[in-house]
Amino acid sequence: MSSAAPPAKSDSASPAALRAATVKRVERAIAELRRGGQVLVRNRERESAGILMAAEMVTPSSLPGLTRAAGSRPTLVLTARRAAALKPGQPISSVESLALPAKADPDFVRRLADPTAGPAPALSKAVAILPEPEDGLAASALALVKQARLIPAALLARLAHTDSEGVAAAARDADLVLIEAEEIAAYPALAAARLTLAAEARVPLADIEDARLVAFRPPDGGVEHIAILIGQPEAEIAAGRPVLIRLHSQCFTGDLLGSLRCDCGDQLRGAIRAIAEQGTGILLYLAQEGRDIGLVNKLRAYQLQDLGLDTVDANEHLGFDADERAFAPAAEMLHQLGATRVRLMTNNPEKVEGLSRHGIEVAERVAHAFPSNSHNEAYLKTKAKRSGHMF
Ligand SMILES: Nc1nc2c(ncn2[C@@H]2O[C@H](COP(=O)(O)OP(=O)(O)OP(=O)(O)O)[C@@H](O)[C@H]2O)c(=O)[nH]1
Ligand SMILES: [Zn+2]
Repeated sequence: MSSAAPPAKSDSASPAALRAATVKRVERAIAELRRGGQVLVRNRERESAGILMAAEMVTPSSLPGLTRAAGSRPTLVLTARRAAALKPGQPISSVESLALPAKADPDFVRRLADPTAGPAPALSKAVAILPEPEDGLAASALALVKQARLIPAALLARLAHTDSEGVAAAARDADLVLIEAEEIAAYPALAAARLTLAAEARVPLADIEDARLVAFRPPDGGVEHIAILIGQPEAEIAAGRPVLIRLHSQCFTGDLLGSLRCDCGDQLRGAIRAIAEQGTGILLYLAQEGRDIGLVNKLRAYQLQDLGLDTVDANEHLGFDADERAFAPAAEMLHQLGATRVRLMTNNPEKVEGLSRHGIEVAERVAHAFPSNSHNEAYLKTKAKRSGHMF
């Protein structure tokens, strides 16, 4: 992997080229983190820089390696959610950094970061929450690790020399991707805006033969989002009528395996049937597994739920928000399909608001609930009680 530093912003580079370069660099950084590598992050505005790696990927050699590359000992950066789980009842800010004792090994780090890795070490003088430096690096590190769909916890070692030469030398010496804090912040919106229509095909379904699949490819090498077009939504759009749609977030366990832990399988097939009955509509099958924490983290959340947490607390103990989904990709697909006025099948008020924020007019919410079973009853109750779902 090249260690090329971001080019200085010249007047000759077009905004589109700069956006493409940003997406490329963030994708490289994500790939590095997912394979256990290190990334150099710089905040030009605050003249700070540090080297980070994902806490869940730490190995015996990477801890001293990080210290060597940065010239300082790493701290463990956690989300406020995770810090609150480690230290209930304490006031916490948005991001927390923990000092690590010199003897900290990978298992010690992982148990602080991941509640499914074993009992967390108690916070003490040696493992204390540190006053957060105003350099913005911890928040950038967490945002990047989250984009990599890893447990949102990072080891971050700050550089002593943060002038351009010092940063360039650190990147060169350790062969690191160098990424700017502003690029990490800009990435989610840029990535959603650059969905490209990759392929389209007629796919007759058991419940409706007149169906077409359109695949939208994200620029980050991630899984494509799929629009399932039933009947002729184009005719509805041309006639100025709102299109019946469903936003369905991918659920490997529910959609494919028929898991009884959730209602996703029923909702998926039920939505296709409902659209088929009405004759026309669109189902967006969104690659946002586990409310966008990813399948691996969803399995961790299930493990915590088996120990007594509900679906909201389980996400938060892992360090995530209860729902990490963004609505920009769904809205972008609808814009590209021309369906900007919709009747939305959902029980989730957040989906109505999320689409509206991105310029989609939700003319009507259509309820979309199915009977519960003994395995998903508590899950559905929690959605109603804590996430505002209207059942
Ligand atoms: N993190 C997490 N995700 C879950 C859990 N159970 C189901 N999911 C995910 O939740 C998502 C459900 O998505 P949807 O059915 O589209 O959305 P919703 O918020 O329930 O809203 P509705 O439109 O009313 O169905 C899927 O991505 C599932 O994988 C859980 O316990 N934890
Ligand atoms: Zn599900």
